[in-house]
Amino acid sequence: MGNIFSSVFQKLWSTNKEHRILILGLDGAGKTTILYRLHLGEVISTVPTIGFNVETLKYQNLQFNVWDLGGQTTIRPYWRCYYQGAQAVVFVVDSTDKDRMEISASELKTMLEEDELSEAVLLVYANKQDQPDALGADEVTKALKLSELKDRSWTVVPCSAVRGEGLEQGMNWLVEKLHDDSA
Ligand SMILES: Nc1nc2c(ncn2[C@@H]2O[C@H](COP(=O)(O)OP(=O)(O)OP(=O)(O)O)[C@@H](O)[C@H]2O)c(=O)[nH]1
Ligand SMILES: [Mg+2]
Repeated sequence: MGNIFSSVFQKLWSTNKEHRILILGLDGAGKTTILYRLHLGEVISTVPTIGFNVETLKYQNLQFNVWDLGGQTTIRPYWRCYYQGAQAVVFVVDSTDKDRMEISASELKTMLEEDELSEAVLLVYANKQDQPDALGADEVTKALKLSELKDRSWTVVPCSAVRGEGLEQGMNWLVEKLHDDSA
């Protein structure tokens, strides 16, 4: 009886609690554009983020506390200050930025080695798919060496933040994973 009660309570609680999500990736990848596209449903004009933006998003019964951190080289060392308690990392790549795919892969690897993110699920947005020279999801998967990941729930979703395409598909995956984790 106690178990039934506690599992029902846990389910109710899990639908009300806030999930801490980090949006990370190199400068210019489209992180801030994605955050505000999800928050406001529109494309805003952005400037490079120095520090962070944070917004609360409600999506399918879940509440997300979403942190969008600046991606410039000098700011990246500060990403780790935000890792504690994060249940998901949304890693954004500019799929046209082939020259920096290796840097992206290395930043991602370093980040995922941190203990504080050992339980976090990983959603990779392969952004800027509206551009003709964008790498597809398979190519981004390969470039980021995602198949080498162990004990990690991850997916790659191609998207265009300016067109609003693919973002919902990524969020649906996150919702499913976070529900599974808190069930
Ligand atoms: N073509 C295209 N451009 C995009 C897309 N998403 C973002 N951009 C553009 O890419 C540029 C950088 O976008 P931001 O959202 O500021 O990038 P960021 O990742 O937040 O960059 P930092 O704050 O410097 O880390 C802007 O000019 C955006 O309009 C997209 O899906 N397609
Ligand atoms: Mg930004």
